[in-house]
Amino acid sequence: MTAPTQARRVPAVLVLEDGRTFRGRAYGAVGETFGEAVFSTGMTGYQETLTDPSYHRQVVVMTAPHVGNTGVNDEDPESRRIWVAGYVVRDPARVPSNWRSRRPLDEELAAQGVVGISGIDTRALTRHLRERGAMRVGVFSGDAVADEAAMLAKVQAAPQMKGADLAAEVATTEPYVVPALGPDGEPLPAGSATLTVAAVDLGIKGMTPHRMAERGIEVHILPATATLEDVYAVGPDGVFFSNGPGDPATADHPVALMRGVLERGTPLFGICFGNQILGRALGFGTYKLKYGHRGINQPVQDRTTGKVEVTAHNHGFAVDAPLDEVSETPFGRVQVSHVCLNDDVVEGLQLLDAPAFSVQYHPEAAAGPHDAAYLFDRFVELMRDGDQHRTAPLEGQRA
Ligand SMILES: NC(=O)CC[C@H](N)C(=O)O
Repeated sequence: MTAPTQARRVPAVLVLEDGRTFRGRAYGAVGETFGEAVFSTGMTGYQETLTDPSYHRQVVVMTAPHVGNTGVNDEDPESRRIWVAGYVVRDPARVPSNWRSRRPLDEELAAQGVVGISGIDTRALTRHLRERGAMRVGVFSGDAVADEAAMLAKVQAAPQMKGADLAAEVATTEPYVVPALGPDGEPLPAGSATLTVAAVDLGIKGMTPHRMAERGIEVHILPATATLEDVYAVGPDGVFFSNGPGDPATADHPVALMRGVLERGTPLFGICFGNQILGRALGFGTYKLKYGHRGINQPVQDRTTGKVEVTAHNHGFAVDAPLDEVSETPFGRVQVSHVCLNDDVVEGLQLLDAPAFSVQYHPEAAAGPHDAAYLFDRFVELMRDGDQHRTAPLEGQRA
């Protein structure tokens, strides 16, 4: 392994599938990697980004110009490892400085075999992706650097994100329990919590069950392959579908599982991939956004209260549902409860005749502002009401 500090002197090349190339220096591991090039506008929270399983098979470009300033700590990871397929930064920190820092970021990337590139014009690259859309990319450094045609051919042979079925590659294979937390923040004994949630892991971030646990919920995390019997064996007051990587159009098993939950009328909450699965379960389509939403500064309106919140996002696909009408579905009426104010993308769905809702963004806020934490309280309210819960349609919606 090339030492991270030496890697910074090794030439590296980033090659986009449309042939545009950027030359810089290696950052993290030296070698080659492929994925979908996407950009994140988060100014903070790079550890949470790197370890978010939804970034599996994506090469993440940071628009923040300085990355690595606070090093790597042992508290902020959202899962057991780094998932990004590659990492693109402009100006890496020379000396990390933070009281929680344990090691430099490039050392961690190298230790986990994550190939990166630094010293490139990330602003130009981001503008290119914004104009042309997210696309496949390769990062090559050291001996992997070849002539441009050969590198481009490899990039064009890499798999696409559209059509990728990835949840099972990142989710747990064994069920486990996240205990509820008492008022003092200490874990409660198993079985003593007032509410139990079965959470289907499609690539869940660690902060999500934590947000439920701190509201007194015992969370049973189940593999992506869980059956309806597995879900109900937990005795759940509510069922949760997590975030996750890949194209929601491939998520046939979670969609069928969710339909089973909707048929039983159990309170249901979904985040991100979970929102796309609710969309599909209700009969809507999903589609790929041109370049997606990634970062912690996206404005979303909760149309049920009119309030605007600043939110964390990481999605490349979206639900195709009408904004201005209540839609009839096999599971009752549904409305779009949340919308992104930048581009009118559907950011939330709410059933009117059943206790079920979901959002396309990240109320667990890791990283990100905590504006949307109320959604976990809404889930608790739904579970307290049980299957009696009903919601009024938004004013002015066509019925
Ligand atoms: N964070 C997520 O759950 C992402 C969902 C889906 N993979 C998308 O890109 O839209």
